[in-house]
Amino acid sequence: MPAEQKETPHFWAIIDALPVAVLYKDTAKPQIFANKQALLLMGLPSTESVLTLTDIRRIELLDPDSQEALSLVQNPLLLALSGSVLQQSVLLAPSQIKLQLDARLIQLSFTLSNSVLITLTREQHKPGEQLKKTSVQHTEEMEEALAFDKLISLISAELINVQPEKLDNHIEDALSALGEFCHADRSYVFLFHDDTSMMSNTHEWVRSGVSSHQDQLQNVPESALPYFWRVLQEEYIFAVSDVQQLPLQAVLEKQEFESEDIQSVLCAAMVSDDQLLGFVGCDMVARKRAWTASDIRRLKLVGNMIGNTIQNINYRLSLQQVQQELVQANAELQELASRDGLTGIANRRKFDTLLQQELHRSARQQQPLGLIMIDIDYFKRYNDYYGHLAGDDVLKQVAQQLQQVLKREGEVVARYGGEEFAIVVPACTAESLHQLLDALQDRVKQLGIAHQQAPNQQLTISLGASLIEPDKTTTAHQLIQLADKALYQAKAAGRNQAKTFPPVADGKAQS
Ligand SMILES: Nc1nc2c(ncn2[C@@H]2O[C@H](COP(=O)(O)OP(=O)(O)OP(=O)(O)O)[C@@H](O)[C@H]2O)c(=O)[nH]1
Repeated sequence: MPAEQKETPHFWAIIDALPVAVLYKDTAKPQIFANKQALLLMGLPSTESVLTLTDIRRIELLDPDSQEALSLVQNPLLLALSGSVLQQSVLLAPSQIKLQLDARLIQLSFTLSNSVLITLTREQHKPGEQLKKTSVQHTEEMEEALAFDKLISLISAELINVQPEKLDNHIEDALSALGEFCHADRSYVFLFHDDTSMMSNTHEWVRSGVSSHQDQLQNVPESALPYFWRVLQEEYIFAVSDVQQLPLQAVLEKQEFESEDIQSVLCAAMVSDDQLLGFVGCDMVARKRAWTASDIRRLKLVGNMIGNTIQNINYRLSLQQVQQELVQANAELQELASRDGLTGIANRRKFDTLLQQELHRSARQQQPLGLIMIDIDYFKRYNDYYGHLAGDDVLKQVAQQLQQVLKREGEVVARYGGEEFAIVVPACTAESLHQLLDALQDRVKQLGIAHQQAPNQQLTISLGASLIEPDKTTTAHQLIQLADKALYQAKAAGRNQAKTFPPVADGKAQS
């Protein structure tokens, strides 16, 4: 336990010196204090005056009548520490000492919350004697606590994988359970925003007949409720059983609570991963309420549940965003990887994939598929004469012109390698193939790029095309070989012309 939590209350010396065994707990704090007599009675080390619930659970208690061990839900020490007011006889198992246990809730003027005070007085135990148990309140409270726990565990099970759009409904369910079980008039959630300097009332449940102030409680700055803000951030709990008893420095809070007709208020911070997300709270309007340890436990439970769910959704949303960014980055990368660096048109890798896809599609749909291979004439000479950079520029210009000629869907030009380009022409006919070949050749001619080292002193291209009706057995390699053969023929026939292989009639001349 951290050092600050071990600090004993300032009145502890008095309790410690009492001749009777006493356990003390502030309902808003986890630690339980045991005075010397209590430690002695329970057989605990005299140095460990600060106990935890686990220490208390380890103390074996028996029913003095039946001598049977008391289960956790019957354990009067645990019931008392969670706020039940009771008187009961118990038997300490190891020492067989019979005790009269008397638990009370007290409101000390210097604390905001209630305190539990348990006294343990030794009784004479005569074996076989029928002892009268005078337990009060706890059965009803236990049933209520169990019902609440059941409901909250149901809601929290649903919250584990809740979709963001369903979150509001679940939070409202949890708030109405909280309001009903704590007998409150309002229960609500506030979330912090703008670096925790503002808060807004995001969810609310109100008992019928009680007015809502949710609209006015949006974007409330820290400066509007400074005392509240400080207590919540330091103690994670703000418990006021009577607003009129608020300290002087809480003047703004008192005004605000009075304007909302609040008589008692209880708020618990929602913390997730050490981050203060907001708080969950309950108001009493019609009457005051001395908040019990059970109220605080319920509120903390609901606060933790909602806080963790909100954080979980935030994480999920940011994960989704990262995933989307990754998908986008991946798509951009793929796009980049499929482009030729110099000309910006599709590269050889992309061309291979496209040709394969078109081949399958054409075979499936029994459509003819065309492939055109294009090679710049005397390009070595161009490079040698004008320089490599000028050659690069020509490659870019030619690529652009070729691309502009293509209009039909699915027609794609790629840089096949060096000064060679390839065009896939889906659903191609003899007529459309020849039209395309003419248009491509003309377009490059129209560029009017001078080439002093070419026979006609102009930059020209040679084109070779194949047109086939592929079947399942046709390969990309076969189609390329045919178009390459046509290109070879165009070169051999003097360049600056188009050939098809096998020959495709164009209605004018045949190769
Ligand atoms: N500037 C430049 N030149 C390239 C690039 N890639 C290949 N080349 C050149 O293209 C030329 C191709 O020459 P060849 O295969 O002999 O063909 P050609 O000179 O065009 O002759 P024919 O095709 O028979 O008309 C070579 O000089 C390569 O260096 C490139 O990215 N930029």
